Parts: sequence; structure tokens; C-alpha cells
Amino acid sequence: MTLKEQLEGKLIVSCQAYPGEPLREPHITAMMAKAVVEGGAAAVRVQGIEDIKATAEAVTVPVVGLWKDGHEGVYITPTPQHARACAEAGADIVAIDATDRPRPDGSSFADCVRATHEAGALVMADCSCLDDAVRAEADGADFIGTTLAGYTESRPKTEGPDLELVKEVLGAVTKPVIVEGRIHSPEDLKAVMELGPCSACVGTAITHPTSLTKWFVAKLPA
Ligand SMILES: CC(=O)N[C@H](C=O)[C@@H](O)[C@H](O)[C@H](O)COP(=O)(O)O
Repeated sequence: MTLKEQLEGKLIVSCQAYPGEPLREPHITAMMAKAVVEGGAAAVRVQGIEDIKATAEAVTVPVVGLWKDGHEGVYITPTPQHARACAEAGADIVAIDATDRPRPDGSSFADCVRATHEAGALVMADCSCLDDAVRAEADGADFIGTTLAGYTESRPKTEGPDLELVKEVLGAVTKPVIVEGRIHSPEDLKAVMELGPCSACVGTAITHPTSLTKWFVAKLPA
């Protein structure tokens, strides 16, 4: 079965803790990944070389790996070197920022795609808008993700998933589309999947207890 077939109509779960957080440990990420696979996740998305290594050893489902370096501008797998390292750590698919913003080493998205393919992995293009998606497909991306919608100047940040962008992207590309970003409930996921993407990726609403707790605390009486 191809990776696309494995993901078709299925849920990917992103298992990430952020720098300085209590759960920011590779073995915890790997156990979180195992837990979501038991719940039916068909693949997991994991950040950081050590987390990718630990998770790839712990689960048998495909691993979407990325390396976040910094938190401004292009920080999701910003260079071919980062992309290669993710693939060598065991990522089956490497998620890469596909915006046209400058990269720290002057490389291009197409350079990152080439390096990833040479290292034997596929590419998920993390896009912020329709232009990114169309360019990413032309540059050889294997999967088109909507991960960065609402996180650049290109589009406003929608409350839930950016359904308008999803529709636009689905009408413009032929590569499989993975919807990601602010899918906060099973109902959001249902609305997303009714549009017909290949699959969807949920992070915070499943694997980030600090955010989840805040959502509940915000509903307490003042
Ligand atoms: C913009 C950015 O850096 N997104 C990151 C990409 O890996 C993660 O922080 C998100 O949690 C992930 O995209 C899943 O989205 P959500 O947590 O909304 O379900």
C-alpha cells in the first residue's frame, strides 16, 4: 500500500510539546504516539529529531516528521539539511514550510523537496495560502497541507479550520491534500472531511493537555 492509500480518509494526530513544557521529552512523545494509534490514528506527526527517532521505533504507522527551528519566519524544517535529518531520523514524510518567505540558508522549497526525496522520504508541504499550494505541487511536493493557514500575512486566522482555503486548494491541486490547523472537535473534523481531502491532522485538541485545560478553565464562572 502506498503512503497516500494508507492515509486516505484517515486521521493523522500531531504529538508535540513545546520547548520548556513538562511533556517535552522524546520518550513521552513516543508514548503519546502509541496512545493515539490505539485510538485509531493512521499516522502521527512529530517534531524534533530525537522525537522522530523515538516515535519511529515505537509505532508501526507512518511518521510525518518535522524540525522546528526558531518560531519566526520559516521555522518548520527550514532548510535541506533539516529535511534530510528528519528523513534520516525515520520520518516517512517530512513536513516542510512551503511559503515563499526567505529561508535562513537562502535555499528554496524545491531544494528541500529534492533533499528529502534523495533521503528516501516524501514531502508534506505546509502551506499558508492557495499560491503556496500551487507552487508546492509544481515543486514536487507529495502531499499538500494547510498547516500554516492563519499563521502568515496571507490569510486571517479563522476560529476553526480554514474551510474556504481547503475548498480553494482542493479545486487547484491534484496531489493529496491534508487539512491541518485548528481542527478542535470531532464536528470540525467531520466538516473538513466532507470537503473531500485525503486526510486531516489534529494536534492540540488531542495531544496538548495544557491548552485543553485552558479551554475548560476559560468556561469556569468568573
Ligand atoms: C503553525 C504551526 O506551527 N503548527 C504546528 C505544526 O506542526 C503545530 O504547532 C500544530 O499544533 C499543528 O499544526 C496541528 O495544529 P492544531 O494544533 O491546531 O490541531
